[in-house]
Amino acid sequence: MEPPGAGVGKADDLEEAGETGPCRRSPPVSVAAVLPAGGSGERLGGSTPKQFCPMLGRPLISYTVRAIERINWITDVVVVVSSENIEIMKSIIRKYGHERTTVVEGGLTRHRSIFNGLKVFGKGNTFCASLQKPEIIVIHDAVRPFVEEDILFKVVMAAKEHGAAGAIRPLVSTVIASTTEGCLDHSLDRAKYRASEMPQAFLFDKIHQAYLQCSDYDLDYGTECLHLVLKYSNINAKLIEGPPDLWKVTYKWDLFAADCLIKDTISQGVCIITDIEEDAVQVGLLLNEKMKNHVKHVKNVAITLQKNDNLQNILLGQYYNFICIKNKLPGFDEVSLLVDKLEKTGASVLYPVVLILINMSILENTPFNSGIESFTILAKEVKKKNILLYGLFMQYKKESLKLQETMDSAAALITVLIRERNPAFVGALENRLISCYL
Ligand SMILES: Nc1ccn([C@@H]2O[C@H](COP(=O)(O)OP(=O)(O)OP(=O)(O)O)[C@@H](O)[C@H]2O)c(=O)n1
Ligand SMILES: O=P(O)(O)OC[C@@H](O)[C@@H](O)[C@@H](O)CO
Repeated sequence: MEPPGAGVGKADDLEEAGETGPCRRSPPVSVAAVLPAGGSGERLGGSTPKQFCPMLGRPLISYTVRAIERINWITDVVVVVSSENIEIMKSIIRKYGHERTTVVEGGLTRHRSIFNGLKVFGKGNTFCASLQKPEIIVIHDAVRPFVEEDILFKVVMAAKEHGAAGAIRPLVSTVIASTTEGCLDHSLDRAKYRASEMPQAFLFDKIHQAYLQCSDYDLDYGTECLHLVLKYSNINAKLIEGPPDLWKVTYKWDLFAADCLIKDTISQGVCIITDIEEDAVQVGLLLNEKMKNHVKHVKNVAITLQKNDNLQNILLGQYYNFICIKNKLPGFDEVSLLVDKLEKTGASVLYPVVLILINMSILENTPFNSGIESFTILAKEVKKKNILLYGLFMQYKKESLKLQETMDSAAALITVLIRERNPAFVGALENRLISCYL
C-alpha cells in the first residue's frame, strides 16, 4: 500500500481518494530487475553511501526496491551491493519486507556490479536456484527511487521488440567540447542529444552476452549499458522519453529534494475521524472544508472508536495522516486502540504516520485538561512505532464566526504538522501555541 505518488510512482496500486491508477496489463514476457547499488557515493559526501542514506527515516534504496517490487510482473529483484554492505542490505530487506529481493556482491565499478547481478540468472547459476533466467532484464540504478510502472512497461515492451531500450530526458545544459588548453572547441546542438537515464531493459541473453565479451576497459571505464549491446550485440537500443522524476540521487541536494518530494506527496491525503455526536461531526465537516485549502484529498469518517471493529479497514487505505476530533481528551485506551490499529495496517513501516488528536471544547474559563502530561508521555512512546502523535487542545466559542476562525487556524497548524512530520513536536502542543489561535 503506497500513498499517492510517494516517491514510488503515481499509478499502480496507489489509490488517490477513490481514483485508482491505470490498470496495466502485464508484458507478455518474463521480467526481472538488477539494481546496481555497490557504489560509495563520493559526490554526495559523508561516510554513508547515498543508497543507504535515510529519507524520512528509511534508506533511499528501500524506496527504489519498493518501487520495483510493487510491479507484480517483475518476478525477481537483484540488488548488487559492495561486500561490506551485504549485511546492511539484508537487514533492510527484512525490516521493510522486500520479499522478492536477492542480494549479490558488487564489483569495483558500476559495470562490474551489473555484470555480477546478471550472472546469478545465467546458466549454471549456483547462487540462488529460485532465480529463473528472465526473457527481459531491467537495469535500474538503486539511487533513482521515483520510477513508475509506466516507464518500466514501455522500456520492457521496447526491449522485447528491439533487443534493448532505455529512458532518456532532454538535456538541461548545452554540451560543449574543450580544446587541450581548456578553451571552447565547439558546442553540440542540444536538440540532437539526450541524457541517458534509467530504467533500461534488455533481452537477457543479449546484455549477458555483451558483458561476457566486454574488455576490462569497458568494465572499468564505461557508464552506458546501451553502448555495450551496440558494441557487442549490434543492437541499436530504442530510446524512450521518460518523465522528469527519473533523476539520479548524486549530490546532497538531490537527497534533500527526494526527501522533500516524498514528504510533500504523502502529505496530500488526510482522513478525519470523528465521534458520531452531531457537534463532533459538524466540526469535522468544517475542518474538512478548511483542509481542502491545504491538501488534495480529505476524507471524513464518523465512528464510535471503541466499538468499531471496522476501524482497521477504515485506516487501511491511501492515507498516512489522520485527525481524530473528540470533544474531550480521548482516554489512554482510545488512543492506544487507534495507534494499535494504525500499526497493524503496516503503514508506519514504510512512512511515518501522523495522528493528530484534536480535543475541541466550547470556550470556558476552565484550564486545559490535565491529561496533557500523560498524553505527551504516550506520544513519546508511540514515536518508536514511527507514528507521530500530536495533540491540539482547542477551546472555541460556539458562534459560527469564532468557530470558522478557529478551524482556519487549526487547518493551517495541522498542515504544518503533516508536512514537517517533525518528531520533536509529538505530544500536546503547548497551550500558548494554541491559545494564540483563539
Ligand atoms: N562499483 C559500483 C559503482 C556504482 N554502482 C551503482 O551505480 C549507480 C549509479 O552510480 P553513481 O551515481 O555513480 O553512484 P556512485 O558511484 O556511488 O557515486 P559516486 O560516483 O559519486 O561515488 C548507483 O546506484 C551506485 O550504487 C554500483 O553498483 N557499483
Ligand atoms: O555516470 P554515473 O556513474 O554517475 O551514473 C550512472 C549513469 O551514467 C547511468 O545511470 C545513466 O547515465 C544511464 O546509463
